Amino acid sequence: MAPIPVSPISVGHIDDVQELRKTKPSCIPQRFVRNRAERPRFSMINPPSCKNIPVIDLSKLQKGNKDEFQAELLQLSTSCQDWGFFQVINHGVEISLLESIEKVAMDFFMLPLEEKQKYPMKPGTVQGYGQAFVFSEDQKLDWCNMMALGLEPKSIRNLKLWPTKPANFSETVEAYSREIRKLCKNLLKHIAIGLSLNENAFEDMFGAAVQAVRMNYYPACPRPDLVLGLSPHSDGSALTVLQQGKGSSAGLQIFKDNKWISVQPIPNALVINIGDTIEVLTNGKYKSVEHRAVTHKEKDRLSIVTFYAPSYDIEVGPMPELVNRNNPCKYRRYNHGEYSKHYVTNKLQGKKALDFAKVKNTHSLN
Ligand SMILES: O=C(O)CCC(=O)C(=O)O
Ligand SMILES: [Fe+2]
Repeated sequence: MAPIPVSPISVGHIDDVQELRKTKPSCIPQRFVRNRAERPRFSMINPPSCKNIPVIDLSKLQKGNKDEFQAELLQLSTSCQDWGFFQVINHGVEISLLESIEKVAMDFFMLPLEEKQKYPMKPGTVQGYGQAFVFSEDQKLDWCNMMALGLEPKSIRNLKLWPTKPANFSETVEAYSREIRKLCKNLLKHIAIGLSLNENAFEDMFGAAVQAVRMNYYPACPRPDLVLGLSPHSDGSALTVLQQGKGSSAGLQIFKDNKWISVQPIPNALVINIGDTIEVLTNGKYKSVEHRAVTHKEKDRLSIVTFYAPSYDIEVGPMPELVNRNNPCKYRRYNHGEYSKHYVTNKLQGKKALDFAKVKNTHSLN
C-alpha cells in the first residue's frame, strides 16, 4: 500500500480573519493576542520630530537634466543607506493599472470563503490563500488573510493556485507584474549607478529573476493594540514593491533607530524596500529593514506586495567592489534557492532569517 503522505507540520486551527471579523467578536481569540512586548504601542508611533520615509521622483532619474539626475541619485543612495525604505513617485506604472490590480485583489478577498479556499496555502508553503509562515500550534497568528502567487520564471508558477474568479484576475496580475518588473529593473539600475557599479551589475547577476506577488488583506480589528497585522520581518527579496489600497488606513511600520515609524501613504506612490539579498550583495552597505503591519479599529486595509529576487540557481555573496579592509566580508556565499527555502520554512522573526548568511566571529557584524 502506498504510504499516506503526512504533513510534518501541525499548525492547529487557523481562523479566517475576515470570517472572524464578521462575527464581531467581543474579545480577540488568544491565538491572535500578542505577548506584551510585541504589542503595537500606538502612543509611541511617529513623534512630531520623525519624518516620513524619503520620496524618490523616478522621472528625474529618467528625464531630468544632469543636476536633477545627480540630486535624485544621491537621494536614492541616501534613502537606501539610511532608511532601506522609500516611496517612489512618477514610477511609470499606469495609474489605471494600479487601480485594476487593487480592484481584482479586493474582489478576490470579497469572494465567499468556500471560493477562496479552493486555493489553500499549505502549511510551510507561500502560495495560495490563507496564513503563511505558521509552523506550530502555539504560534501567534497575524490579523491578516493572504493570497500569494509565484509568477516568474514560469517554472515556479502553480496555476492550480491561480483563482479563476474574479473575472480578469490572472490577466491583471500578469500585466501588473510585467510593469513592476520593469520598475524593479529600473530601480536596480540606478541603485547600481549610485554604488559606482556597472549599471547592469544586478541585472546581469540575477539571471531569470524570480517574482512573486502577495496580496494582504487586514480586516479592521476591535483591539488593534493587542494584535499585529503582519509580524515583524525583513523581506528575503532583493527589492520589494508595495502598493497600498486607496483610502486604506496607514498600517505599514518600519523599525528605525529603535522606534516603529508609521509609513504615511502618498496617493499613487509605491513603497520600495531593500530586501536581504541586496543587503548581502552590498556587504551590508544597504540593509534590509525590519517592518510589520498593524491594524485599524474601523478600517480594513489592502496591500499588494511584489518580491523581486535573483534566479534560484544563482550564487549570492558580497560584491567584491564593496568588500575592503574597512568593510570586511560580512556574509558568506550561498545559493539563492537555498536561502529562499530557508526563508519560507521559518516563522517571520525580525531579521533572524539573515543569520543564515552572516559570517560568524567578525567584529564588524551588526
Ligand atoms: O502590508 C504591509 O504594509 C506590509 C506587507 C509586507 O511587509 C509583506 O507582505 O512582506
Ligand atoms: Fe515585508
